Amino acid sequence: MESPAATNPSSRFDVENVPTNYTFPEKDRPGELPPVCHTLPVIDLGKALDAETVNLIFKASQEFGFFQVINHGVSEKILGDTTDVLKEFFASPEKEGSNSCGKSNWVYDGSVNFDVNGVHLWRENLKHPCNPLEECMQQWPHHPTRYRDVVSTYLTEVGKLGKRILDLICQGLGLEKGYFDGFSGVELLSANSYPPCPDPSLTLGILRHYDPSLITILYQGDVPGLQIMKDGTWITVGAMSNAFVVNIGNQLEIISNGILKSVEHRVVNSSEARLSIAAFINPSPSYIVEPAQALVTELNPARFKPKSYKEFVYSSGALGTHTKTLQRE
Ligand SMILES: O=C(O)CCC(=O)C(=O)O
Ligand SMILES: [Fe+2]
Repeated sequence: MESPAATNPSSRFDVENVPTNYTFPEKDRPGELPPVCHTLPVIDLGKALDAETVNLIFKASQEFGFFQVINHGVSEKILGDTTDVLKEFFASPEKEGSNSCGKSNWVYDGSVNFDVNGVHLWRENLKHPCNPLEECMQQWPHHPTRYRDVVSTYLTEVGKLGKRILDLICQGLGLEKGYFDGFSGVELLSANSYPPCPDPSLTLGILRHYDPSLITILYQGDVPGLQIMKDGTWITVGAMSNAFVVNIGNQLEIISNGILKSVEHRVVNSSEARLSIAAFINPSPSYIVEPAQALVTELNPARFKPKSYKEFVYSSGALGTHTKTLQRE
């Protein structure tokens, strides 16, 4: 007879001890988790967005590559509905297989697919493209039935927030007004479900990586797990249920000619279930990403060669084996 884990993918996480094929070698495992970092800037977008806000965002993007925003304009109701609908998605058997009918653009990966040198990650993941929204959403999951309505509302609001943040970054870099206007939509959604883990010192939710985006806007609710690399050590980002975590991706590092940093990060597990929703704001596939002319000077010559975004995604392998489904042509 088949084990429950073979028939229900989520039940493989329903164990008292971490199985050996989820246990990372000593050199890679997180061990004792560092305390939450209190110096990562939390920026209030509810007040007048003046030179001080521009400066705070600019400094945080240079120093950490990350910051958090509060009073961001995305309502608690939208955050709550989106969290609920994604939890329902991950709890439902429909997540398995229903994207194999050919009319879908979404990819679900149970941890069985995340085989890193023989060790699995402690997470499940859903990804789908989001731009153009009206067109893409016709092919998103249709279980739960309100998935498309709820998630499209969320992405519209997060897209507006992204535009405001890019405007502030544009000012900080001293680029001409509207420099980022061409890419203010969310291109890709990646939702992660990290089941409760019996021993988070042994496992990883996501391996260390850089985001291939311009910026990423992450909602992580109130369970911490995101760690960023700072001066050679991992620091844990505090979890605030009313905040978004924003980080600079590889494309903005290139456009800023290295002035802003795309910083390495990873996810550790928790004894509590954790859900995170990453919205990637990316250039369009044919956009040639290169340092902005205004930021190339004799003292700071171009540090990166021009490359189309599509070429970057394919050559970096950032979207793995699912690139064709997830990346617009
Ligand atoms: O789950 C998280 O906190 C981070 C997710 C992440 O880094 C990603 O999706 O690129
Ligand atoms: Fe990431």
